[in-house]
Amino acid sequence: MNELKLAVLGSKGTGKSALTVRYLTQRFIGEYASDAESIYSKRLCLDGRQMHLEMYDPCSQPLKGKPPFGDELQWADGLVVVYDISDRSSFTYAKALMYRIRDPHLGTCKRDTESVVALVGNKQDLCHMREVGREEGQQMASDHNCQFYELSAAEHYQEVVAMFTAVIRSIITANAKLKEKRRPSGSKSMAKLINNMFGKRRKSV
Ligand SMILES: Nc1nc2c(ncn2[C@@H]2O[C@H](COP(=O)(O)OP(=O)(O)OP(=O)(O)O)[C@@H](O)[C@H]2O)c(=O)[nH]1
Repeated sequence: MNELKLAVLGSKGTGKSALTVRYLTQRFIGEYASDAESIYSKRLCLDGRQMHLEMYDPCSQPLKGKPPFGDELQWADGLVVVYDISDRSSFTYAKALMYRIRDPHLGTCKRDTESVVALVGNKQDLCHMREVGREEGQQMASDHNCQFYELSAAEHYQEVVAMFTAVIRSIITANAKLKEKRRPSGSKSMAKLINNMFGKRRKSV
C-alpha cells in the first residue's frame, strides 16, 4: 500500500484545520482547536490504488528568528501552504514559508526543490474583504514552481477535494519519477547478474 504524508502549513487562522477536516469528513465545523497539532490518518482509493494518507495540521507558530517547520518539511511528501485572501499578513507569511521550502541551501525538503507544493488562497467567500489579489497568488505559485488554488473551505467542498486529490496525484507521479531515477544502478547490477549467470551457463554447455 502507498504511504503518503501531507503537511498543511500557513499562518494562524488561515483555515488549515478547516481545509483538512473538510477534505477528510466533508464537514465545515466553523471552530477548531488551535492549541494542538494533529496528525489525521485516512485510507483512500485513488485511480484503483489503495493508499494510506497522513495529514499533518500543526499549531501555528510565528516566523521569528529560526524559521519553523524544518521537521515537517523533512517528514512530508507534499506540502499545502495556506493563506487567507482577506489577510495580507498571511500572504507575507506564506511567501516566507515558500522561500524556505524552495531554498536548496537550507536542505529542509524531503526530496529536493522538486517537492510537491500547492499554494492555497482560502476564504474566497470573503472576497468582499479581499486583501490579496488572485493574480498575486498565481504569481507567487509560478515563482516557486507550485500549484495554485483559490477556494473556500466553508463553501467549496468539491474544490477542496479536487485540490487535495491533485496534490496526492502529483505526489504519486513524483514518487514514481524518483523510483525511476534510482533504477539505473539497480537495473545495471541486475543486468550484470543475469549476464554472469548466462555467461556461466554458456561455458558449461
Ligand atoms: N469565511 C470563512 N471562514 C473560514 C474558512 N475557513 C476557515 N474559516 C474560519 O477561520 C477561522 C480559523 O480557521 P482554522 O481552520 O482554525 O484555521 P487554522 O489555520 O487551522 O488556525 P490555527 O490552528 O490557529 O493555526 C475559523 O473561525 C474558521 O471557521 C473559509 O473558507 N471561509
